[in-house]
Amino acid sequence: MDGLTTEQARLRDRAREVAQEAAAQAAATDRTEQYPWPMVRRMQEAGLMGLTIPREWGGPGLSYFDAALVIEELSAACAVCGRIAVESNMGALGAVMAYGSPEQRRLAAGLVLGGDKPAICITEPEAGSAATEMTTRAVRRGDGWVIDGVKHWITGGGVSRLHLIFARAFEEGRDLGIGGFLVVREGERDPPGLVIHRRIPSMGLKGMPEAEIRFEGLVVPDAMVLHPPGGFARGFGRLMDAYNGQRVGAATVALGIAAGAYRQALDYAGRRHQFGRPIAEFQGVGWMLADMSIKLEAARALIWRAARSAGPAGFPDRLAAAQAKVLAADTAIEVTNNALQLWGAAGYSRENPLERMVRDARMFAIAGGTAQVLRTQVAEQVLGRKLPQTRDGFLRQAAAEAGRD
Ligand SMILES: CC(C)(COP(=O)(O)OP(=O)(O)OC[C@H]1O[C@@H](n2cnc3c(N)ncnc32)[C@H](O)[C@@H]1OP(=O)(O)O)[C@@H](O)C(=O)NCCC(=O)NCCSC(=O)CCS(=O)O
Ligand SMILES: Cc1cc2nc3c(=O)[nH]c(=O)nc-3n(C[C@H](O)[C@H](O)[C@H](O)COP(=O)(O)OP(=O)(O)OC[C@H]3O[C@@H](n4cnc5c(N)ncnc54)[C@H](O)[C@@H]3O)c2cc1C
Repeated sequence: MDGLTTEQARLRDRAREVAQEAAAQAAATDRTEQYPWPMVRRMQEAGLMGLTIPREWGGPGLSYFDAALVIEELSAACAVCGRIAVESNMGALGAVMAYGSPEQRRLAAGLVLGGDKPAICITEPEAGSAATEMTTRAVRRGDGWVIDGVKHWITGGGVSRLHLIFARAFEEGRDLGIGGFLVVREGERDPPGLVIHRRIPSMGLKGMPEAEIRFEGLVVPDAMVLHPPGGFARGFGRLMDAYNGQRVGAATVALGIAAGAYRQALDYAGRRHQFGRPIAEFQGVGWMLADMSIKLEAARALIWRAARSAGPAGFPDRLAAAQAKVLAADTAIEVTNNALQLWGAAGYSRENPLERMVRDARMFAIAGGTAQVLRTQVAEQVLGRKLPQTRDGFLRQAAAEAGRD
């Protein structure tokens, strides 16, 4: 019924095996707030890092859909492991594989297959949803670029080696547009000019560091600049094409957490007795479980559609990715909360996994494009018109439309 090929079913089984080990350490990862290096090694051994890396560069050349199957299984057990699987298959890695030189692809493939989860550096303190308002600058100097600026909420800051930095490029004072610049931390050593300034304490997914990173005269040679079609002038859009892959990945982590919480709720409803009966016999409980199952299937269907929309060398469709992420993020919040509700006080206890799942699920309506911003993106696509969010942009468009009447 799920339409998987034999290879895909095997891949999912392999991910399920690793997920059992991931489940065993998820509470400790949350409690200690330590990046789960032993799980990274396990995922690496099982061939779950760099699934989307083409064979030419040493990977198995699998699809975004295949990666999504793995991400859901890992996330149901340990959401931090799921996020590692996202960034070792999508996002920055996808951008390098699509737009990088052979040397850049070889470098990224080697790092990821060696256990690295690349970091993508877009958000700034004053440019969150309004990402194109970023002020991090890459200024042309000699055969390279000098980057100055601040990024925050950078997932993996302090553990990731490969960094894809979005910055506005300037040459002789001219604003060329937004580009992607690659920088590598060697082991624990930060290159001069890249400062992991601080770790940002977060509500959930605590084994994954979120960091503020400062660039202070960071030198990036030309050989480490990505070259999407259309150059810097179209750079942001093309980098976002790649980022649509990560939106599908983030949606899949949300789905996985929700699916894990649902399984916990189903199990508990069968074994918890009140009024002399399993609580599963109460209609109020049954309907909650029914709604959870319906929403999970709907979110999974949108995610699979979005993941499958990527052609062999392409990225998931922008509309499908945004639709899937909006539904999966909302579903994760609702399903994890209702699963906790069905566990009663036991769900609220830190001795059981549901309170962690509720906290872990919360980020997906914020990161990777908020629920509101993505709804606007969906509206733009279904209406077939730009919906400028700045006052100036809106007024310019209104004036242009009035002029046409
Ligand atoms: C896109 C926004 C930042 C809104 O900014 P603007 O109004 O200035 O931009 P637009 O004119 O809408 O777009 C500029 C340019 O980019 C193209 N574009 C935009 N989005 C996409 C997309 N999803 N896919 C493909 N192309 C895209 C757009 O067509 C324009 O192209 P042209 O110039 O016409 O060629 C804002 O809507 C937005 O997306 N904000 C969210 C920012 C975000 O997602 N940040 C994520 C940071 S990383 C992260 O959170 C990781 C978390 S995780 O673990 O995954
Ligand atoms: C756990 C986590 C991991 C992250 N990882 C990364 C990462 O690896 N790399 C990276 O670059 N960034 C990362 N981010 C940052 C993330 O992408 C931003 O938080 C997100 O884009 C929103 O920006 P903001 O937090 O500044 O919120 P703001 O943009 O300030 O938004 C505040 C509120 O206003 C609403 N809002 C803003 N604009 C509009 C609008 N036009 N219409 C309607 N509502 C609007 C938003 O929906 C939100 O509710 C991460 C964030 C989190 C929480």
